[in-house]
Amino acid sequence: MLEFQDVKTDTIENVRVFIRVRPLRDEEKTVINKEVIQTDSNVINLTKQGVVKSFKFTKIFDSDSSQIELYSHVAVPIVERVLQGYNGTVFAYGQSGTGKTYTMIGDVGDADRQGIIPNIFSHIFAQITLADQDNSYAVTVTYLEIYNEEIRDLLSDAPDKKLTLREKPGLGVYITELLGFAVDSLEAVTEILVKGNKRRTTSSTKLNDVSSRSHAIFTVSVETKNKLTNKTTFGKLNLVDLAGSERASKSQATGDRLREAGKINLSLSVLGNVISALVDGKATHIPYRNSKLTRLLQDSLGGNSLTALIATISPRYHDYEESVYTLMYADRVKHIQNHVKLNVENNSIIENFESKIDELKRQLRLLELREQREQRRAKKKNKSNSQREDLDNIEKEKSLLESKIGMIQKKILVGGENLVEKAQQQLDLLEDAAKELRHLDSSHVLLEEILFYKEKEKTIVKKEFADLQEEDKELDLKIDETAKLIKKATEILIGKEGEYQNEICALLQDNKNLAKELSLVQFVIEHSIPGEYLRDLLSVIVFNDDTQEWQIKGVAYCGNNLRKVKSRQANEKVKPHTVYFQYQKK
Ligand SMILES: Nc1ncnc2c1ncn2[C@@H]1O[C@H](COP(=O)(O)OP(=O)(O)OP(=O)(O)O)[C@@H](O)[C@H]1O
Repeated sequence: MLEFQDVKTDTIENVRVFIRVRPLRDEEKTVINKEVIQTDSNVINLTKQGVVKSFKFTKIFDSDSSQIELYSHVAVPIVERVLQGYNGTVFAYGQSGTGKTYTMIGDVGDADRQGIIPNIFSHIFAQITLADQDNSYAVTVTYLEIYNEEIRDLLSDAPDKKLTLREKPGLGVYITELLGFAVDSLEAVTEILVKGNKRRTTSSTKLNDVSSRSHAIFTVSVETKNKLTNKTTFGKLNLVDLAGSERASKSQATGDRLREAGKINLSLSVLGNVISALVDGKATHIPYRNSKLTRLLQDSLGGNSLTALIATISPRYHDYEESVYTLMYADRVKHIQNHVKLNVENNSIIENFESKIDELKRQLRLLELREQREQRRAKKKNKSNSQREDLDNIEKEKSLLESKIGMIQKKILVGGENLVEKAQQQLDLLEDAAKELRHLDSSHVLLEEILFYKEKEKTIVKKEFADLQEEDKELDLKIDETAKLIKKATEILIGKEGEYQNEICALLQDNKNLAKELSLVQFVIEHSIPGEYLRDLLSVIVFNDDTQEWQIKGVAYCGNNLRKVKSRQANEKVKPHTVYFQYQKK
């Protein structure tokens, strides 16, 4: 048994997005093609004129990737869960001619080149072969296309009939008269697939010789019933090959082809609007009802389904713009979250088959009783012609009933039954791929862990850097303010210095004048007062601190005192005795 991830209970899961780059076609190899795409395991870079656009997805498949490698990574985890009773969806989206149909269907019957849908049956039948005998399975398929907003059943004998889409509370969206086929072998599936593919609407365009002009939805339902627990689960897997987007300038379409391309682009943009609304946290309404495709795939986008998108791109320089557009579209899808729940079946196909078998067996027993009675009667008498005819008819009815019972019994697949001699080879390939995947997964887990811690470190360093930057900013501001203050102070200082300089000059000048006056007074005294008179005079001269003037002792009424009084009472008449008494007190 293949070992993949454990069964999980109800979970929220993001849509996983994968990119596949198709190889250059032979005719394209003759044209010089500048390298625009560089890939590693989950990063893709597109470079044009030195500008690099970088995108990260779950995984990138380069042009050397094999169908089985892609199947192992994209489909195996989903198919395993579908077998356990969950819903799944795989979409292929991309520019016309980039390999959507090759990826989803490929060359049916060629083990290396067949795509996801044929590989799914090898996988499912191999798992049933390996399962316990207590499990019974019913695998049914439907195949439809949506062309110009009309639904057609690709497996019906009247494929042109337009089918109607209905919705019932509790049942959801469904299509009236869509045929479901129970399949029990790889041959039966291959036949169905080839028949449906032939009926798909295709035409030859500049971008693709066999271009699908419709959206195709192949649905596989797997019901599992365990006889011991009596538990029935039901998993449904939608495989969607979307019509290719194209620009009229590239496809050079005209007339009907141009109108057709317009409708394809329109329905892809409705799908784009649903995606945008789902990833825009604020949207209150998801426009599922705007197209049949989005109504049918409501569960696959934002609902109960494990979903993967494979976006296909061309490696040509010439297709650079379309490739960037596809990657941007895919980049939005990876943010969609689905709510995945286990389906518990209440309208069991297996039980339906079983009760039909019981009914047919009852009819068979009644026929056998009738046959015995007729034979007894015939023994008593010779057989009449009409008796012979009756017995022949009973025999025919019996074998019809037996073959009906056999046919229905074949539809119930029992665990351990060898359904897959041919699938064995495919299973071996899957086993190898699974081993590789497990190995890659463990290295991946380790790398993720390292990445997680590195990211954590980065966040801390980033925060520290931001704090330092903030501090740096604050310091810069302070430095600026201080520089301004210093500049202002320097200007004031220079101004003051000038002022002081002027004052010093004035004082020096005053000093000089006073020294000159003093030397004049000394000169006058020396030449007009004899030395002994001068000494006598000096002995009676005193300095009055109050008036800050020199005075001669004993002279009560002389020039100095008079001047002082005058200066105090400029308008008063001088009274000599007051001055005298004042002087005496001192
Ligand atoms: N990965 C691949 N390996 C080999 N051949 C490929 C690959 N991808 C595409 N091709 C080839 O390229 C051609 C176009 O591919 P395909 O028809 O699958 O494109 P498409 O995207 O479905 O186009 P459209 O939207 O027009 O239907 C086919 O001949 C197909 O075999």
